[in-house]
Amino acid sequence: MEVTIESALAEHSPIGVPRADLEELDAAVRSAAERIATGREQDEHGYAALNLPDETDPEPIEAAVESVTPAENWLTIGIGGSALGAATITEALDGDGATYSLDNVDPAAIEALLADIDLSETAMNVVSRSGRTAETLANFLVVREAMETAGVEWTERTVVTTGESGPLATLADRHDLPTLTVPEGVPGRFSALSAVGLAAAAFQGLDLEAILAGGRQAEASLADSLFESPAYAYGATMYALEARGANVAAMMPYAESLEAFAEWFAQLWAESLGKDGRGQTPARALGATDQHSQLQLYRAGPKDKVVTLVRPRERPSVPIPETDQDAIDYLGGSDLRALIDAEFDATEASLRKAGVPAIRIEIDALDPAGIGELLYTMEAACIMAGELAGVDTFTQPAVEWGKDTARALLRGEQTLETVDGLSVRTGPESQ
Ligand SMILES: O=P(O)(O)OC[C@H]1O[C@H](O)[C@H](O)[C@@H](O)[C@@H]1O
Repeated sequence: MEVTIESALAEHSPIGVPRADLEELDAAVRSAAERIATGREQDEHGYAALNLPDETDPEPIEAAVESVTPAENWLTIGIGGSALGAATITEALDGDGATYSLDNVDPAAIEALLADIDLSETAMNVVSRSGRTAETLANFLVVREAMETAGVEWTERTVVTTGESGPLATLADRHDLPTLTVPEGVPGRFSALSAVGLAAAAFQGLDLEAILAGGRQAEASLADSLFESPAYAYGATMYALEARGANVAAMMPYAESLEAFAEWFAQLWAESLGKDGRGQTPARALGATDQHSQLQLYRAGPKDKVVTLVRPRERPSVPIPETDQDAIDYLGGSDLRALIDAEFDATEASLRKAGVPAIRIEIDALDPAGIGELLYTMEAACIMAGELAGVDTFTQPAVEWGKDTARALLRGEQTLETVDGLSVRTGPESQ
């Protein structure tokens, strides 16, 4: 993997980082790297996530999945960190079997999914670190009932992935369900390389050991200097850019199958670093598609963004057939692979020309090792950025407030104050 920060330097952008500032920042990176290393050694909350590639054992994950399959469909019922890791890994890699993520509680979407799939060919993993998240438990209850109605013995089709205790752990115990553990000290958004992210991959027959080996490769490249570590180069540069006004972090992978990765990154970055009045707002984009929409804003809008461009170095070849039409003859005889790579390079150059900082991340291939390496690198980068900013990277108090309030509203223990005159209706007066 290579992280290239050249286009984020001050010589290319008015909000770019001067090389001298990076040299200076490197002393803080050194202390932060030491803090992270100590946290890992002592398995402290959050830092423990960076030990997952060494500690996750594929065997019990594969055994749990095997005990509720074969099946055609795999539902991951979870939300946020309990869903996005699995979605990222399965979307990025080309495994067997259909996987679905039930994270939202949109009744129309759930109804449509349940009508579409054969429930007798469906297994599920109910994932919640706390075991208390309303969306997850509600979706589980709905799917469980749908299975019962369809005559499917749900207890033979359900794996539970949760913390040591909590309502979900109790339920798993009561029904004797196969259970996987969300490791102690690992916040949901940092749990992709545990059972949380890997059970869906096991269902698809993907090589879990290779995913973890990719994580270990990224782990081996952590160093005390941003100039020696891709993860810390990314985290430190993003931190320095924010200080210079890059308040929006656009994540733009040039690979259709990394769209979920951009979503995973958005949670990681926003929930970990959005604190104490600071933090970059993540924006999700997809190359080359969004060159034809969002790029206009990125190049010509406010100079408050950094764009991260991600691509695999290896891609399959799909030749573009020859054509005798003059205006498009430059395409004939080329390859979609060459085209998307040219678009990637052109976007980076165009951002640089417009003075918009960009960071390039290249992984060797979109294979199990490549995705393991990418996820680990971004997690370590995020922890580094959090250390430098002095925020509490591993908590999410602002999110918890909303969760508690929603629960209280449902139980009827609380009502929200309503403000008249702020809603606009369309349609007849009587509606
Ligand atoms: O795994 P759970 O306890 O169900 O939590 C699922 C998600 O819920 C919350 O909203 C947190 O902000 C997320 O960080 C977490 O990943």
